[in-house]
Amino acid sequence: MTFLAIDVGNTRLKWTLYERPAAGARVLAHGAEFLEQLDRLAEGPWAEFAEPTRMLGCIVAGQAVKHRVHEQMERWEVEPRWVVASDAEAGLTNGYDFPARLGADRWVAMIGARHHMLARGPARPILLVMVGTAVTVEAIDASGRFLGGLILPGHGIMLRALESGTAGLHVPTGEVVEFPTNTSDGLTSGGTYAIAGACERMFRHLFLRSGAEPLCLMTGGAGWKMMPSMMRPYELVENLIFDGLLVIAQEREALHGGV
Ligand SMILES: Nc1ncnc2c1ncn2[C@@H]1O[C@H](COP(=O)(O)OP(=O)(O)O)[C@@H](O)[C@H]1O
Ligand SMILES: CC(C)(COP(=O)(O)O)[C@@H](O)C(=O)NCCC(=O)O
Ligand SMILES: [K+]
Repeated sequence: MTFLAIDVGNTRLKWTLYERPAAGARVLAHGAEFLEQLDRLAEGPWAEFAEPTRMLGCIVAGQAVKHRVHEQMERWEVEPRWVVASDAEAGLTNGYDFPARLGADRWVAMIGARHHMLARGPARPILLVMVGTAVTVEAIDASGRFLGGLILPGHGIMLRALESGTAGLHVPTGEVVEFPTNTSDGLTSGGTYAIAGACERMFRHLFLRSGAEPLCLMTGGAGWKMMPSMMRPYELVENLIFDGLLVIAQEREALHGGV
């Protein structure tokens, strides 16, 4: 029983085909496409394997993109299924004012993060930083309750906002340095330290609230760029969204024989 997991963000569609819908399942194939190029999936990489038995995904990219993804799956019988954040699922409870309005990618990544932690040791609070098009900084307590999270612009959006709102900030990408002495380095360092500073702030909020030292995890396509500039040790876990989708699929399969 193969399982296709899909994560559609605001920049790229990422997909992984697993041998079965269960945590730790073997990867059979995987890939990523920028949203502009997703229309070549069906005749490209997805033509190279047999129809998956199950599919589950998360999408935050909007209806038009979702429709295009469905078009790529049309030649298959398998029903496209998309996670919606709820009050509780797979060991996580949702503290959002309106739980379904929480980004599905954030919800799924938090489920992946909690299972990642519990597979390695006792329950602790988790600070989860996800660096994609936007950056989110999530706080989860030791019982698995999502307390709340920050939303910040990612590197690309910060740079484009500064470029379009000023006359003098059209420069190439710079380096992250402590004391920038040119415009490029000033912009690159400013964006990076804005994100690192917000993470540190949330770390303190969570530590104070929970009384225990949070485990710091980082994920998302641009996570590797942030790692060297963080103010404390973080573990970079590339596949938290896919780990979360596997956990959800496994639970749903056990509960009602489908995702
Ligand atoms: N090889 C890469 N291709 C594209 N974007 C990359 C790559 N490596 C890092 N990035 C960065 O990662 C971000 C996209 O990350 P991703 O997790 O795919 O975002 P989203 O989930 O919002 O689509 C881009 O803003 C880009 O700066
Ligand atoms: C915060 C996000 C834009 C992040 O998107 P991404 O960077 O992964 O493309 C997305 O999770 C979203 O649209 N969330 C809905 C609003 C919310 O979570 O409150
Ligand atoms: K994402």
